[in-house]
Amino acid sequence: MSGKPTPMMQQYLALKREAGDALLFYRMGDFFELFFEDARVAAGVLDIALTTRGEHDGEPVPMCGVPVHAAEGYLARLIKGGCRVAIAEQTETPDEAKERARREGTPVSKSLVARDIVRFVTAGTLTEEALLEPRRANLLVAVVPLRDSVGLAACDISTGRMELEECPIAALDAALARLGASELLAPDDWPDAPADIIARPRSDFRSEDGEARLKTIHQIATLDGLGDFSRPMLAAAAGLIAYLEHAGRGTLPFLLPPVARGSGAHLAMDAATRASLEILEAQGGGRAGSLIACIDRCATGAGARQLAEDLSAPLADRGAIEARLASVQHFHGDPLLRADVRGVLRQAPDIGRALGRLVAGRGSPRDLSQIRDGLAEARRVRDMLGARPDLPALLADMCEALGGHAALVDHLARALVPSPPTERSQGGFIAADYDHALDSLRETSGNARKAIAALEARYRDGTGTPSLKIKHNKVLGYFIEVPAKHGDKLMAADSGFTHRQTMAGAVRFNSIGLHEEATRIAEAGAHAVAAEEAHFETLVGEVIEAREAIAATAAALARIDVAAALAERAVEGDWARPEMRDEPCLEIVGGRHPVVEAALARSGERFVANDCTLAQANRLWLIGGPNMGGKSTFLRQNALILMLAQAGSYVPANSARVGLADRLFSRVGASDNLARGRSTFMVEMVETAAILSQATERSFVILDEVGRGTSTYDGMALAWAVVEAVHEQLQCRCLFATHYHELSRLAETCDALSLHHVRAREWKGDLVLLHELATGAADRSYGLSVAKLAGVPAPVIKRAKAVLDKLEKGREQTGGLGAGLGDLPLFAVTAQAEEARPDPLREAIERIDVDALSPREALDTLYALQTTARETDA
Ligand SMILES: Nc1ncnc2c1ncn2[C@@H]1O[C@H](COP(=O)(O)OP(=O)(O)OP(=O)(O)O)[C@@H](O)[C@H]1O
Repeated sequence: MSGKPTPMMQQYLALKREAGDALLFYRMGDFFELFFEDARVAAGVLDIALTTRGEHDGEPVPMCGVPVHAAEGYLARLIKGGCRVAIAEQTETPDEAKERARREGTPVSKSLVARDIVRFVTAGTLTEEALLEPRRANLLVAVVPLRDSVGLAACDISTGRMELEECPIAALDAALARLGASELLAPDDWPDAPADIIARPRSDFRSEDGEARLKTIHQIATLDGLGDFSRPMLAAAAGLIAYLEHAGRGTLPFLLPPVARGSGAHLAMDAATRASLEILEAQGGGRAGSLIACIDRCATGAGARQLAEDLSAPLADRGAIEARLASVQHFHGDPLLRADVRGVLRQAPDIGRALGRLVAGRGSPRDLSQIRDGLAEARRVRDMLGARPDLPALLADMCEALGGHAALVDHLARALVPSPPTERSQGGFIAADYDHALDSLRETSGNARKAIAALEARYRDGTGTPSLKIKHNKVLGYFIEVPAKHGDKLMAADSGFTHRQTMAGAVRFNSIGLHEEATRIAEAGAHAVAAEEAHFETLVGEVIEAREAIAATAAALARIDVAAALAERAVEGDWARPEMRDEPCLEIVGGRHPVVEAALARSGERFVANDCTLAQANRLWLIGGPNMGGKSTFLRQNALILMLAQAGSYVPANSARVGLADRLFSRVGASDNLARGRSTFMVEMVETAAILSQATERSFVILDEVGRGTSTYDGMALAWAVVEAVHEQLQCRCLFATHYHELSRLAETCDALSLHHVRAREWKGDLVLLHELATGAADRSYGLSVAKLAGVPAPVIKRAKAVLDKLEKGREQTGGLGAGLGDLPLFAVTAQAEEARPDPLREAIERIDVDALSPREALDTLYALQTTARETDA
C-alpha cells in the first residue's frame, strides 16, 4: 500500500538527506538500524542478515541493524570496506518526547523521539583505539589547485599533527604517494582532480577562511610565528578544517599548530618508485615483504608511525640527516642504554592518540591513565638519557620535551585507580582517599550492602527458609527470592513481605527494610557516579590545558624510539653509518638488499654483498648478465641504501658514501610490473617519460630492463635512446640493467658510462649463479640455462638450442641486431640537429598577422597551412 510515510520514516528520510552518501546509522533503542540501499550495502560488507521493516511507496523497506554496544567493531569493518557512516543518535528520551508532544499539543501516543546526526565516522577522522592501526598514521588530506600550483593540508587527527605544503601540479602525484591519505578531499569543480576524492564545495577552500580559522583555533593574531604559509596552503587548510567541522557536526578535533613543509626539504619519490622499492607495502599489497616490515624494530606504535613517515619522506637537508644519524649512533654505541630505553618504551602507552580522543571529547578514564603512565615513562626515559654525557643535539632537544609534567602526573596518579575502565558511566575509576565525600558515599553503599547481607540472614532465620536469597537484577532492583514451595509462607498478609513476581520455580518479594537499604545504595551510587563524572571533567580539562606539551612529549618519545630501533636494526644486520656528501656520488662497499638478505637467511642461504661506485665521471652503470643473476636486487639495494641514508638510518653495507639526491626514481621493465588498466608497456613508457622530464643532475635513477615489454628491435632502440638521454641530458647517477648485449657498444661513445655484469658459471652443464658483480660486459645471456634450471622440459630446451644456433649463425652473417649501430651519431648531436632543422610550418604561422586578417583570408590561410603541413610530412 502506498501512502504518506510514517513520521518515523519522514524523520529518517530527512536525516538521510543530511547524511548524503554516508550510510545512516539510525539509533533505535539498543540498535543502530540501516534502511534501504544503506542496509543492502552494510549487510553485504558486514555479512549480516538483511530483513525488511514496513513499507515505503508500496515496497517493503530493506533493513539491517547492529547492536549499539558492538557498534565499534562493525564501524571498523565498514570503514575498512570504504564506507562513511553518519551516526544519528536519539537526542531525547521517550519521556522527554512525550513531554514535548504535550507541550506542542500533538498526540502523545504518537510522539517520536528527536534524532540528530551527531558525527560522521570516516576513514580520515577516526580517533577510536579499536578503529585505528597502532603502527600506521591515519591521514586526512585536502588538496586544492590555485593558479599554477596545488595546496595540500594533511592532518592526523588521532594525534593532532597538521602539515601544509604547496607543490607544482606536476609534483602532486608524488606528494600524494608520500602522504598515503586515508581520505582525500578536493573541490568539486576541479576537472583534473586526483582519483578517489571526496568532493567538497569550492566555497570551503578559501585561503582567507583558512587563515582566519587557524588563527582562531590556535588563538593567535598572526600565523607568522608558525611559519611561512602560502595562499594555496591556507586554501587547503580551509577545506580540511571545514570538512572536520562537518564530520564532527561543529566540534573540531585536536589540532596542533600547522607546520609548513618546504618543497625541497625531501627526497622526492613518485608513486611508481615507492611501489617498485616496496617501501611501506610489498608489490602484492600488505606490509609483509616490504622494507618497513624488514627494518621496523620500534617498541611503540607511535615510533612505528614515525618511522613510516621518515621512510616515506627521506630528507634532503644534510644537517637534518646528520642530526638523525648522530642519535642513531648514540644508541648504536651504547647497548645498555638502548636496551633500557627500549624496555621502558615497550611499557609506554600511546599518549598521542589518548590525547587525541580526550581533546575530541571521546576520551575515557583509561585514556587518562594512559596519559598518566605515558608521561611517567617519558620521565624515566629522560632520566636515562640525561644521565649520559655527550648527548647529540637532536636527542638533547627530545629530552627537553619529555619532562615538565610532574604536577599533572602526580595529580592523575592520586586521582585514578591503577587500571581504570574504558566505560565511565558506572564510575569506579577515581581512587580511594582522593575525595573524602566520594569515599563516604562509597562507604554508605558499602554499609547498605552489608546491611542487605544481614537482612538476608535475618529473613532466613525468621522464615525458617535457608534457601531464601536476596538478589538483584536490572528490572526489579533488589528482591527476596524463595523456591516456589516456600512461597506461601511469605505470602501471608502479616509476613512483612510484599509479593512482586511468581516465576516457574521461585517467588519474589520485597520488604520495607530491603527497600530502604536499596534506596540508600541507589542514591549513594548515583551521587558517587556524579562525583566521579565531575572529577573526570576536571582531569580532562587539565590534560587539555597541557595538550601541546603532551603532544610534544609524544612526538619526542616516537623520535627516540625510532633512533633506538634503527640502532637495534643496525646492530642486528651489521649496518654502517653512511657518510653524507654534497657532491653526487654513491660509493657502497659490501652493499646488501635488506629484504632479500633476510629472506635468504630464513632458508639458510647467504646473500652476496656487492660494491657500487658512482661518481661524476662514472655515473652510469650498464648491468648485464643472466636472468635470476641478481640485477634487479643490486639496483634496488643501492636505491634503498641511498633512501635509508637520507631518512637518517644506518645502511646495509660495510661502508657507504652517499651524495645527497633530490629525487629518486625506480622503474622496472614491463614484464615485472603488475600495474593494471593500461597495457604494461604503456605504463613503462609513461613512467620512463616522467623520469626523462623530471630527473636532474642530483637525482638517482634505477632502470630495470626498460624496453623489454615490446618487440626486440623497438625495445632495444628505446633502451638505447633512454641510456643516451640519461647520459647526455640528465647527467644523473643511474644504474641500468638490461639483457640487450648490443647496448654495451654505448660504452664507446658515452664516457661516463661503464659496463658491468652479474657473474655466472657453467659447471658440468649446469648454470651456477654467483650473484656477484664484475666489471665488463656480460659474455652471453644464459637464457636457456636459466630455463633449464627452472625445470623447462629437456626436449623443449633441446629444440630452443637448435633455434638459437640458427639465429646465431644468421647474426654472424648479417652483423645481427646491432648491425649498423656503430656509426650511429650521438644522441646530443641528433637532438641538436633536430632543433636546428627549419620548420616551414612554424615559420608560416609566425609570419601571420592575425589582427589584419578578414574571416575569408583566415580560412584561406588555414588551407594554405594544411597544404604546407602535408608537404612537410611527405
Ligand atoms: N646478491 C645476492 N646474493 C644472493 N642471492 C641473490 C643476490 N641477488 C639476488 N639473489 C637471488 O636471486 C634471485 C633473483 O634476483 P633478481 O631478481 O635480482 O635477478 P635478475 O638478474 O634481475 O633476474 P631477471 O633478469 O630474471 O629479472 C633473488 O630472488 C635472490 O633469491
